[in-house]
Amino acid sequence: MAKINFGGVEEEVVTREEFSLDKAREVLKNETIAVLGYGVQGPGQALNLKDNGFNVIVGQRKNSKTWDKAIADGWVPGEDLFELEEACERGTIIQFLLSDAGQIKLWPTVKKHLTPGKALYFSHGFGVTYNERTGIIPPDDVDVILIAPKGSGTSLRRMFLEGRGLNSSYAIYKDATGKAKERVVALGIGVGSGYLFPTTFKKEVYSDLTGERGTLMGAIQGIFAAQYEVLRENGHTPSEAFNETVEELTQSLMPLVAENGMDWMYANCSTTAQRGALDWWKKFKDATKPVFSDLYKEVAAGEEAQKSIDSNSKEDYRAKLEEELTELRESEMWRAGKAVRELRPERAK
Ligand SMILES: NC(=O)C1=CN([C@@H]2O[C@H](COP(=O)(O)OP(=O)(O)OC[C@H]3O[C@@H](n4cnc5c(N)ncnc54)[C@H](O)[C@@H]3O)[C@@H](O)[C@H]2O)C=CC1
Ligand SMILES: CC(=O)[C@](C)(O)C(=O)O
Ligand SMILES: [Mg+2]
Ligand SMILES: [Mg+2]
Repeated sequence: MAKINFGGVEEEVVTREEFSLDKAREVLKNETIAVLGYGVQGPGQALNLKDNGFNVIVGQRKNSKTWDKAIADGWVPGEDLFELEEACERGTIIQFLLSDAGQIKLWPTVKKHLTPGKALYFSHGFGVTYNERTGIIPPDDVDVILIAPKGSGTSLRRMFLEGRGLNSSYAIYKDATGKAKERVVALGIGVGSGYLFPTTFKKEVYSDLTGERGTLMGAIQGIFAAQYEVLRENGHTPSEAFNETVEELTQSLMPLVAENGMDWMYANCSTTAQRGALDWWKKFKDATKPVFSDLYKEVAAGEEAQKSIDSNSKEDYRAKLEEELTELRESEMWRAGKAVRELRPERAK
């Protein structure tokens, strides 16, 4: 493991240089990796593993949209695409990539096929950390490991195809075989990560749930909506409000942050913008920090996990979700966004 200094704190990171793809193939050469679920992470991880030369099969419910999607992606029924239970039986490493709520329902079936020496793999610390709520308590004689890509399965696949890589965190909950470490690292490299950051199941799920509810998804939409509304209430047009709230951020400024940090993005804006941003960011921090503290507390108490289990276990959860996503899509801000996106010069036919 390489020791890397992150802002003054030394951390260990596994790099692709020390653990090559060839080594990963060697470690897993006798394993059958069964990827259960073909939603968002399933396709990304399964296709990357296959293209990287691993023995991988997909387990998915027959007669479902995602079964058809798997076939369209080149998986062949009876060859490397099976019903969930058959995949559990065939796999020596079971990648449990059903939705976190779906995992609860399938757990009795998966558990039945976790014979000694197999490995149970998650991409989220959810099921195991909140096991009082999920009932997911793995047997003692299997490895329990985690690779959590730091991004959407869609990006994992896209970046792999572009010859890039999405980094992941990894964790070992149970090393039953003495080989959990090499198994998990080999899988991390196999699914397309370049670097692997060590964590625990609990730290992974607490930070992940905070991040997606916070700056990555929840907080950002909240801040966008607040600014957009204030601009509209003061007579600005939808296009102007959207451009100054979202479009300029995603098209011009965030790519600069991604490339070289916030100070560099600031340095590439006007001195007028810099003066204002440097004065105002602390006010926004003070206003939102209490909300983030509440959020973390609710995550740590398991309340957020319970809410997601309850709502995502309902029969009609997809329809309900679609309703809420439609409400976002049909808000004035995001309808304005659609029109603004169409006007990106590179999109002109
Ligand atoms: N979406 C993402 O990009 C990320 C997901 N993760 C984690 O990866 C895991 C998989 O997540 P996603 O790919 O988002 O899942 P998803 O919500 O796309 O669902 C995956 C599959 O589960 C199946 N499924 C759901 N309920 C089921 C049930 N009761 N019985 C049988 N199949 C059922 C669906 O048909 C689908 O094929 C989760 O632990 C998630 O937290 C981690 C990082 C990012
Ligand atoms: C993409 C990702 O890592 C998230 C936002 O945590 C998730 O989809 O759960
Ligand atoms: Mg995440
Ligand atoms: Mg998440």
